[in-house]
Amino acid sequence: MGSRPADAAGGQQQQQAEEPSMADVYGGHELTPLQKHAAFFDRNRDGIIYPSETYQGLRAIGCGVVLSAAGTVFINVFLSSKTVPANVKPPAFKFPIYVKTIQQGKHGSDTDVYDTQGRFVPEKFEEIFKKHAHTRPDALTDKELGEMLKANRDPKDFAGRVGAFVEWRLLYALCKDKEGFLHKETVKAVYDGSVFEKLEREKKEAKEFAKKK
Ligand code: HEM
Ligand SMILES: [Ca+2]
Repeated sequence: MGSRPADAAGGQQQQQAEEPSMADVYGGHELTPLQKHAAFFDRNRDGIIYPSETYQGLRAIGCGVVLSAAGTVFINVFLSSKTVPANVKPPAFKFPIYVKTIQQGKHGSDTDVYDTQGRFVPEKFEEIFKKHAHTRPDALTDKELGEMLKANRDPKDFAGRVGAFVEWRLLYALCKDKEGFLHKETVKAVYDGSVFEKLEREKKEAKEFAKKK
């Protein structure tokens, strides 16, 4: 009947089952920030984002049916061919996006805050606000965002410009505050994907609140 050390240490033997971390799920490797950004949409955590998952993810963060459907087609068609590893031949019309090789989906006319390996580059992140946050140092207005997108345009890069436009305009629509500011901390949270988790939580809470009313 001897008490175990864990009991002696304050009865913490009833540890709650913790959710597995992303690293556990993705083969024991810590994910890069860009992999985390994409992994939010890998709803069943198997490393591949099928269109149904992109759709569910977009709905979960507050996009409507039409926007989510259009966004899914756009995202999966564009990123599937780029991210499928060279040794894999995916079934036709399934449009899988691979989280592991998501950095291959990088496009031009972006901020370069993600480097070519999908890592976060703090200097580039700071540069966004140094260069374009004129009204207040820690946020972007609608107009300032437009100015940034224009400044980032690479020559003759139609696809990259459209990609950057959609990413940033959608982010702005989802996350701007009442006065139309897109905050620096929100933009920071894009780069590790935590912004999506926050939006999903807020959406769930708003639903619960509406039910109770
Ligand atoms: C509502 C949904 C989404 C929003 C608002 C969003 C927003 C953004 C933003 C603002 C960037 C930064 C671009 C830059 O630094 O200029 C970005 C980059 C990126 N996102 Fe998303 N994203 C979304 C969904 C997705 C999904 C579903 C995927 C793929 C599964 C994805 C893959 C990427 C990739 C590959 C980049 C790197 C682009 C580059 O640096 O060239 N995103 N996203
Ligand atoms: Ca999946």
